[in-house]
Amino acid sequence: MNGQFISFEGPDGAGKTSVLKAIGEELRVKYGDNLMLTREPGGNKISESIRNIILDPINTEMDVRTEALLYAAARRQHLMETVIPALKAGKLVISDRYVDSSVAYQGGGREIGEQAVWQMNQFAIDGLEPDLTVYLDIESEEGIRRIKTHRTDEINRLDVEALEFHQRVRKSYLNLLEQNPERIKLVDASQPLDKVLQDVKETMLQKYPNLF
Ligand SMILES: Nc1ncnc2c1ncn2[C@@H]1O[C@H](COP(=O)(O)OP(=O)(O)OP(=O)(O)O)[C@@H](O)[C@H]1O
Ligand SMILES: Cc1cn([C@H]2C[C@H](O)[C@@H](COP(=O)(O)O)O2)c(=O)[nH]c1=O
Repeated sequence: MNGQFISFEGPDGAGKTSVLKAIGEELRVKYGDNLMLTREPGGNKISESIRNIILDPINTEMDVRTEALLYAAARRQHLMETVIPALKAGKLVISDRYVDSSVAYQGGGREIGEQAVWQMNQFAIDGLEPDLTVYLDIESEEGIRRIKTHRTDEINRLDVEALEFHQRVRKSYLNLLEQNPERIKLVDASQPLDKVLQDVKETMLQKYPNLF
């Protein structure tokens, strides 16, 4: 495939949405329709429908493996319908979350096991990993504080989990970082947004010197 595939990862409240909005606006000027900004779970009609089921706070009965399987199903549809066609067309694809989220949230946070969730997701991703993953790192307490104090849009079923859940998610992300130092690059997301943006751009430029 000719295109480049970049994912953004991080605990809730790390600032992915804010960073991707700014980076996306800048890249759009250069790439136009050759930039695809997308997200997981979601990115197309079927995957957005699955997203609504997973994240709806009303679905308190959802089993943790059901949750993991639904994320993987949304991911498969996202790949086949959205990501792979764009990569084949030579586009720059930037996804807000990908398979590392499942390893961290379901593997670590829900305690299904990082390896078990990674294995189960191979059926969905068939070996397709991002070329670069930008991991926005934030202490769990600060991520939760940001969501509770600033955010006015959706508070989802995972946002309201206990502090210990978010701490396990972050620990799993840090494990992934240690295991994949070539692919995953950490940016300190506790800094002011301008500095986070600067560090994210530098990280992306290290991999793709002509990206911006
Ligand atoms: N560097 C920053 N410093 C202070 N506040 C920030 C920073 N980045 C984002 N915020 C604020 O924190 C809140 C959460 O940010 P944002 O929605 O971008 O995070 P997110 O990682 O996309 O969260 P989620 O994964 O839960 O959707 C927002 O209100 C945003 O304005
Ligand atoms: C892909 C994916 C996501 N999650 C969680 C992480 C967040 O709490 C929500 C998505 O909301 P966002 O505001 O779009 O970040 O879903 C998960 O638990 N597992 C996954 O695979």
